[in-house]
Amino acid sequence: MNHPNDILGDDAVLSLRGVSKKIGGKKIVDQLSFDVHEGEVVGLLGPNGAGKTTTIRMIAGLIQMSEGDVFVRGSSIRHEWKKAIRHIGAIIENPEFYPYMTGYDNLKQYQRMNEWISNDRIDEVVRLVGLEQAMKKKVKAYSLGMRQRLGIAQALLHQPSVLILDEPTNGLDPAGIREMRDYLKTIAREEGISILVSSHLLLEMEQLCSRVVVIQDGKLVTVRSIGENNAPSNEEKNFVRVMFRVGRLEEAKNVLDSQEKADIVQVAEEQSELLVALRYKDIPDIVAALGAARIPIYQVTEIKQSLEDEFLKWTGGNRIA
Ligand SMILES: Nc1ncnc2c1ncn2[C@@H]1O[C@H](COP(=O)(O)OP(=O)(O)OP(=O)(O)O)[C@@H](O)[C@H]1O
Repeated sequence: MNHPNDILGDDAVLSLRGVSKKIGGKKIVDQLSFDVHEGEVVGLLGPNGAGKTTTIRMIAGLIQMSEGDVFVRGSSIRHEWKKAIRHIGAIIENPEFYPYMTGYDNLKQYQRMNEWISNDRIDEVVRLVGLEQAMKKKVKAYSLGMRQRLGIAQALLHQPSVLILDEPTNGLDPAGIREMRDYLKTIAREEGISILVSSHLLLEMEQLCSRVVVIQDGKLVTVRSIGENNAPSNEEKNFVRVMFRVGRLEEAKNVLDSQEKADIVQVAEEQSELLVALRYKDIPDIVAALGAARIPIYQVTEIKQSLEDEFLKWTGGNRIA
């Protein structure tokens, strides 16, 4: 393995390099490599059984890797565990609290084991997760969402560089999911912390993350920026899908059929629309060919594939949202 400084991007807070986990001869996680950068919220997305929990447990140093390594701020989880792990805050399973103690006393209990954590820091993390009003209540009276947020507060106490959460919205109702999403975004922004969060829900990831790392059967499928779909595909060589709304649909089809550069993907007769796959640079030629045949053109629109369409393609049709 190279020295981490040779392989880490400048601002990579967390880097996985060829991480694998073998159990009973089966590779549950297979050669995973990806980075999480400063202040980013990254989603680890995959269908049930894809290997998300196993990956997260390896990152947090809870189980050993079979191959590869994880670097946190350049320190190896394998070789410099203590140094690496202090940059990580994690909630892997449901966080355990003393139910008959108040939220505040639970955090004070944690502080007793980590004496350098200040009272001010406790107040700060409580504010970050919006539990100021609930601090004097016993944890047994907390909702699941409040317990999760108390868990996040505790994980933030030691000012980690990266927060790792395994399916933090599991079991929450829609309002709780939304609340959790808002808190996580605030935490990333205000603490400047990176967040890696796993989920099998694409929609949830699209709303929370700036990038998603998609895995299936333990393997990396793709890494995608959210919002990439909205960027213009103005690279000349790129294939795009363009919807032409035209008059005289049948004639327009014949013109396009005669063009090698364009493939008709779909015809919507009622709307008088043709969905055509072609290269970006060929759009003017196709418009000119339609114009030369005196076909009225009312609209030319690029049609983006949604991330969901893409996800279905990557994972072979396993719908996950
Ligand atoms: N200790 C183990 N022994 C044997 N197989 C295991 C073990 N831990 C996980 N697996 C298997 O490895 C695969 C990946 O499991 P993992 O829990 O990491 O997936 P996941 O993506 O988190 O799924 P889910 O969303 O269902 O929790 C599954 O097929 C699981 O059955």
